[in-house]
Amino acid sequence: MADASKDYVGSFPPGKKITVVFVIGGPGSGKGTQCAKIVNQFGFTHLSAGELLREEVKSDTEQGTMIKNLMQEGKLVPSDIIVRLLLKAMLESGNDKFLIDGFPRNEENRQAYENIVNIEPEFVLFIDCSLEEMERRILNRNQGRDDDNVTTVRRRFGVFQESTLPVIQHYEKLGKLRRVDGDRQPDIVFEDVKAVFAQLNIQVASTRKREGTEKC
Ligand SMILES: Nc1ncnc2c1ncn2[C@@H]1O[C@H](COP(=O)(O)OP(=O)(O)OP(=O)(O)O)[C@@H](O)[C@H]1O
Ligand SMILES: Nc1ccn([C@@H]2O[C@H](COP(=O)(O)O)[C@@H](O)[C@H]2O)c(=O)n1
Ligand SMILES: [Mg+2]
Repeated sequence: MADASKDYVGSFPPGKKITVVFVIGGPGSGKGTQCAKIVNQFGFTHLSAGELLREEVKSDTEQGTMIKNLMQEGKLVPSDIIVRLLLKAMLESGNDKFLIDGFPRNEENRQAYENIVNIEPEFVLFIDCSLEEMERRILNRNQGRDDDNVTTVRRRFGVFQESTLPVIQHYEKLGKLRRVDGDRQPDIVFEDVKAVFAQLNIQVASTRKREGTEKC
């Protein structure tokens, strides 16, 4: 008989304030690049759904092989797998502010997150970038990713348009979407991203550090 408890990952203490921001955009739109800048300035923990899956592939298990095959084909991995990996990483981080990059990718992701994690995102940052620019960036990325080839990239674009755009529209209807133009240079894009995060009223990490030094 299957042991249902093996799927239990844990949960945050009741009443603890947890801040979650989803970062979505097409493949190569600059999600990882902007998340690194946000972490530097605002003290979030960055969790990339794609990175967590790539780590899982290294585990050399049956599940790892299944994930590897889906990713190579540019397809989405079953939502309960990715949501449990995200929740585990959130709990292990010890932080209370999370950037969840590359998630939710479809309606099934969104519902699994609601069922398993159920922490409402403060907002959803959408990095909006043209397909031509995203393809150019991915094919020049050179990070050795198995899915950075022209065939898989075009499949990933198809998944983005068919499955992720409806999720983006869902958050737009709720008034939760914050769109930035991702076609520009990274530092210019980040000016707009910073303005969005300023609404959260989280003190900028570098300012905090400077103030600390001045007091010494
Ligand atoms: N605004 C930008 N202008 C030009 N190049 C960029 C910009 N943002 C990121 N890049 C470059 O484009 C490539 C893709 O960026 P990044 O990895 O951040 O995208 P991503 O959205 O996380 O992609 P994926 O969904 O495939 O993980 C990287 O080589 C990165 O250095
Ligand atoms: N919610 C997600 C996120 C990612 N995947 C799979 O990983 C691939 C790479 O994702 P990146 O965000 O790093 O581009 C993606 O093409 C999917 O195969 C997923 O299944 N679900
Ligand atoms: Mg990325």
